[in-house]
Amino acid sequence: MGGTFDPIHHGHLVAASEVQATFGLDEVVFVPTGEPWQKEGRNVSPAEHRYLMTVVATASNPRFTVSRVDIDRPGKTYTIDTLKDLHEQRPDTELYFITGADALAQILSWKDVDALFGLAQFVGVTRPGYELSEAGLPGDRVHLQEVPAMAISSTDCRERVARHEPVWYLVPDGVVQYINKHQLYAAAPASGPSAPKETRARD
Ligand SMILES: Nc1ncnc2c1ncn2[C@@H]1O[C@H](COP(=O)(O)OP(=O)(O)OP(=O)(O)O)[C@@H](O)[C@H]1O
Ligand SMILES: O=C(O)c1ccc[n+]([C@@H]2O[C@H](COP(=O)([O-])O)[C@@H](O)[C@H]2O)c1
Repeated sequence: MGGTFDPIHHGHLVAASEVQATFGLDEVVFVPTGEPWQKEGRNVSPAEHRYLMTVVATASNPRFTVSRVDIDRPGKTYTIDTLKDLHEQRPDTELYFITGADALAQILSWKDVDALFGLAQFVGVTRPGYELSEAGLPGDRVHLQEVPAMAISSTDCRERVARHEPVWYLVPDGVVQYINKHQLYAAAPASGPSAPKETRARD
């Protein structure tokens, strides 16, 4: 499962767990992006923080691992490279790439999209607010799966932290502690009026 994981949250973890169980996967490899080119212009946290939060979040599940292939490869992150690297490391393994409905809807804009489906099967999972569809995609290589609805996004988690609101239970406890320890997201602008919450409360 690839993602920017800024931060990793329970929506990611539930999706991975459900797909692992349904397809009987030996392992789910979480692959934090290096430079997510379709998120250019956004303030993405340093890869090392995103990698470490992913390690913390997945540590207790024996079937979950984290790969550095995307963060160690210089330049923009393309899934075609991710899959080639994972295939090289595990030549006899059948790969399944897990995406949410929003990412699946964008897949035709990804680099070398036609070659992607030869390297892995894709599992698109439901996500609140997005329609899950395999329209225009090769039906024999794309699977759709309903997972428990988790209306959580990394964007909302970052904005909550910036507003000094809790992210407990949206992200694993260790990730809350990691965010606090490293003061992540604290300087991000709050959504809406630019005044911080304390100021707004006095307005
Ligand atoms: N709540 C969720 N339910 C199902 N899939 C999800 C959920 N959140 C993210 N995903 C999927 O996980 C993958 C990685 O997502 P990503 O790290 O970009 O998180 P995000 O919450 O979408 O982040 P952001 O809000 O910063 O865009 C994508 O395929 C995305 O569709
Ligand atoms: O290959 C591409 O061109 C491409 C374009 C956008 C996203 N992706 C991958 O899709 C996954 C989810 O990306 P994101 O940006 O939603 O976190 C992650 O593994 C990205 O590397 C891949």
